[in-house]
Amino acid sequence: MTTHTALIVDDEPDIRDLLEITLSRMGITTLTAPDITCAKKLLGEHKPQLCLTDMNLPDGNGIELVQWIQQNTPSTPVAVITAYGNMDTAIESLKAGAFDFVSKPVELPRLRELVNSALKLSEPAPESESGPDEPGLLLGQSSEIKRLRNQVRKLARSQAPVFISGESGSGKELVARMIHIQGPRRDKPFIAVNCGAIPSELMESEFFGHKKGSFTGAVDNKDGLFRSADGGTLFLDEVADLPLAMQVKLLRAIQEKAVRPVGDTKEVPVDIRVLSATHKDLPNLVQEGEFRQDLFYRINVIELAVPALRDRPDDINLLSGHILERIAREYECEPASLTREAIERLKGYEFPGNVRELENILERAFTLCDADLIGPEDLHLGNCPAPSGLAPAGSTAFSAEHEALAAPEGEIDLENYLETIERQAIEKALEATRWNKTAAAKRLGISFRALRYRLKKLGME
Ligand SMILES: Nc1ncnc2c1ncn2[C@@H]1O[C@H](COP(=O)(O)OP(=O)(O)OP(=O)(O)O)[C@@H](O)[C@H]1O
Repeated sequence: MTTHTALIVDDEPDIRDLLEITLSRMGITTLTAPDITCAKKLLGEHKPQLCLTDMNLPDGNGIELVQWIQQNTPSTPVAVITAYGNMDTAIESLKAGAFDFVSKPVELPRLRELVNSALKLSEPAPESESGPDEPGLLLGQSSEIKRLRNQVRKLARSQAPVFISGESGSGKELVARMIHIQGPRRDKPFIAVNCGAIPSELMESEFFGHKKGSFTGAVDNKDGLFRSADGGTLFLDEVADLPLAMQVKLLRAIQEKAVRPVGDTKEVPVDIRVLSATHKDLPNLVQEGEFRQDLFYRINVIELAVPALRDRPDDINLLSGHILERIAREYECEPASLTREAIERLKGYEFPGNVRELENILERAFTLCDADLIGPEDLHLGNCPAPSGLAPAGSTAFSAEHEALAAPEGEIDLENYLETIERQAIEKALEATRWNKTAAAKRLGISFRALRYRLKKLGME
């Protein structure tokens, strides 16, 4: 069994003793230093697996030591002990590179959690992520994406809240997942929640859970997202869409590291790392009073910007290759490839919907191209690209055979309505051709692959 060593830096002998006893009981060898000078010496000599430092030391402050460690012994995770309620210092230390903080008076269960997280950081990362620039899920070879991967790897070691900014579909959720799976919480849940998709009246119960019978419809106890993510990471996507009333409650839960389920009188402690994202301009929403400054300050300890796809056109070829391979696996056929002209066309395209739009464009092109080669015309990159799954302008042969359909009166669900028409048209064509798919596709004026794609999408296989 490997023994771990921790360095405790505090000028008060009583606190040093308390921390030493707690850590020793966890099987950890301890070193102690009363000041920064002594701490630096011990760090250099012993390279401990954890450093725990007080803020006020006789020859400087804890943040200086955090900064020194980032420069000189960056493999040692350092946590600071802050005065109770001093959030500013805690945030400053996280920004300086501390992986976590604990406030005074030190609660022992919280200290143990922190120590366990720190020790996990010294365990080797899983094989696939151990290379110096192993792409993992975040593909790309442009300098922008390499820099992002590097930042992700560093931030994975910290417990600091990270705010991920970037355009829609640029990969914010993927970045959040990468931070989680490369960090010490990787064995615990990663829970992503789209804050804009929860009805406001259900929000509190969705986030914090509820007790059975606390309101009509609460037929059972419910944990809620915070408790489901306990020990792991909660990713608040589209955080700008949180109503103001909920922002207050969220801030409280994050600060107190505890939640009170609806209908309960007691608070339940939770240990989660909060990551958040939005494609909206959050600082601007703060200025306009639509997002609380205190919550913004709390979740935006470190900001990570995901570059737009148009700003890294050199990644388009690589990403396209991976996407086409994935699609081919899904449809169990050979992957298609792009002609040189198609790649150039993609490189010059704006991609307002970023990587997600590239996925949609390629999926559509794949189903519509006849050979396994996608040319620029198969991409259908007009000024306004059609969303995935909708037929392009050329595939109206079937409806041309028929009289124009009368649009229904009043409110309709357009998606469902179109799907019904599509299903009926395909069924008719299949019946007319005795379920010969090649003939049915011809009759519908679409490629064989496009028919297969639609059958799969509509669950008609
Ligand atoms: N660098 C990348 N390598 C591989 N796949 C990527 C990359 N970036 C994004 N993707 C893929 O693009 C799609 C959109 O990514 P993701 O959902 O993370 O974007 P987002 O910024 O969170 O979107 P939204 O703003 O809509 O929430 C996903 O399928 C994701 O796997």
